[in-house]
Amino acid sequence: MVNSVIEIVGLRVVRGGRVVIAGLDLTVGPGVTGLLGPSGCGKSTLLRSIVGVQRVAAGDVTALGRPAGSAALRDRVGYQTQSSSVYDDLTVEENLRFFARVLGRPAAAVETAVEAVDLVSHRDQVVGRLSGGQRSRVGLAVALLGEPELLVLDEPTVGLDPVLRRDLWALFHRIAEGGTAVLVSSHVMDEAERCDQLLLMREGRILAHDTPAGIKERTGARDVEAAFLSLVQGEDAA
Ligand SMILES: Nc1ncnc2c1ncn2[C@@H]1O[C@H](COP(=O)(O)OP(=O)(O)OP(=O)(O)O)[C@@H](O)[C@H]1O
Repeated sequence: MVNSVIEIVGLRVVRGGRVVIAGLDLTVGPGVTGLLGPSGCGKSTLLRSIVGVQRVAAGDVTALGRPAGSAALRDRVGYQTQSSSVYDDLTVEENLRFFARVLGRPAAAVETAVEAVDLVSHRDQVVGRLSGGQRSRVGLAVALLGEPELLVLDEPTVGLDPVLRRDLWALFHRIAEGGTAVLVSSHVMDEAERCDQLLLMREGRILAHDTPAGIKERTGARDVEAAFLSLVQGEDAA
């Protein structure tokens, strides 16, 4: 059992000639970790570096003890982006069968993934006619097909109503209880309360890494949003 799931030392990323991440160090453990910060602060860039699809200028990124993006991690790390490509004209099951074949997974993996995201009763429905939350869960099921030990989700709740967001977070916790570490990004601060560990990000840096309770206690704030603002103010004043 690996205790630190992700290890990052001295990560530097330049995109479009701009330094987006300048020397970031981070260790992420098991459970549900939330990566929160305002739009454009570098969340997607950090997640892309962790799954090994981002060109990095410097630093070491290790996932499950291996260099990010190495072939040995292909089945062990699941990744869902904001624009996850599932086929609208195929049913839930047809989509999953297709991706299972691409990934070389047995048919039984489709069954497990459909059950994990609670879409059994919608398996024969065409994806284009599903609700936003259900569609997001199909993307999640694709990411789960490889039975990953680490699941990286880039803003999976964006555009969903509060009830669907709550249901999805409950699902992330069920997945984590099954032993998969889950790293989820969001720019909605009220989702922070639902994480085991929180990473608060600003302008390519990690402002705080703690439990939601720890972050609130440290800043004396009532909620994580106020804690974030207090940390930003403290930084700007320094
Ligand atoms: N393809 C790209 N080429 C050049 N710069 C980019 C590219 N994608 C993102 N950037 C820049 O990198 C910075 C970080 O973007 P990133 O997408 O990582 O932020 P984010 O925190 O995920 O934002 P959001 O919450 O809006 O998705 C931004 O300033 C953005 O303009």
